[in-house]
Amino acid sequence: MDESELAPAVRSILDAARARTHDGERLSVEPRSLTDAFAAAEADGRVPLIAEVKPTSPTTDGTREVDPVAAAEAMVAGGAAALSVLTEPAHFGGSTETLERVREAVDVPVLRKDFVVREEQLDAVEADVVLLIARFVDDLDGLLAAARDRGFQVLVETHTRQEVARALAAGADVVGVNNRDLGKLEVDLETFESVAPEVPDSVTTVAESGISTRDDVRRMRAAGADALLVGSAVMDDTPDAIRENTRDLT
Ligand SMILES: O=P(O)(O)OC[C@@H](O)[C@@H](O)c1c[nH]c2ccccc12
Repeated sequence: MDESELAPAVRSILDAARARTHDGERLSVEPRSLTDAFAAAEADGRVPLIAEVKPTSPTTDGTREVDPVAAAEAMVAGGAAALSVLTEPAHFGGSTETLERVREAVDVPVLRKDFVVREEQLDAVEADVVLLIARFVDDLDGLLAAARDRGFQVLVETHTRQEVARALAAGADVVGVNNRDLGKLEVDLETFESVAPEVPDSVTTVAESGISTRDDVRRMRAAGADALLVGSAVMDDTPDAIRENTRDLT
């Protein structure tokens, strides 16, 4: 990995992630199926959406004060097929406790959004899906296998064609393409359009970041997205607003 090209905020996130240790028991999870949840949404005429409980981020001003569980329930009420919960504490206002509370409160699959770089970090909290960011994981095969051994489904996040090739070689069956460049922190929806054609039809593709309007949704779907991951555009200050934002995009 060429780390010289990372934005300072990302550099700091990665340093914190590497320093985080966990010495709990090895988990064994019984996951709610992500692909079944996407299929159920499609069958119901909704765009499969992973809505993200995202209190703040390095590219957002301020922190949303809405209760994360109320936010999560509003996303499901608005038609989200699955949820994503940030568990990164230092830069995104996330926590493993929040994820536990959200997963207890809803029936849909819940993705753990964090910067997992070592096997033991997988045991910090139960979730249905874990994110592995190709750019930050050197031994993708090993960490993917370790996650699956625990029962997790895995969303492998990519940003370039080379990373898609690595994800596929490692056996990923759900591949995300992040429209946000972690070097500059800029979003360009063209990223998904140029990278997604590398992913075979048998693999589920998720368009991530920067999707904020129905036109963006249509654009990502036209480019082959099986599902979308949306945070900022659904987050709001009240559960009612979050429900309506979610409904609008699904
Ligand atoms: O708020 P947005 O632009 O809708 O983005 C959501 C999600 O894609 C973004 O939060 C994200 C994508 N990959 C990540 C990795 C870690 C933390 C966060 C992310």
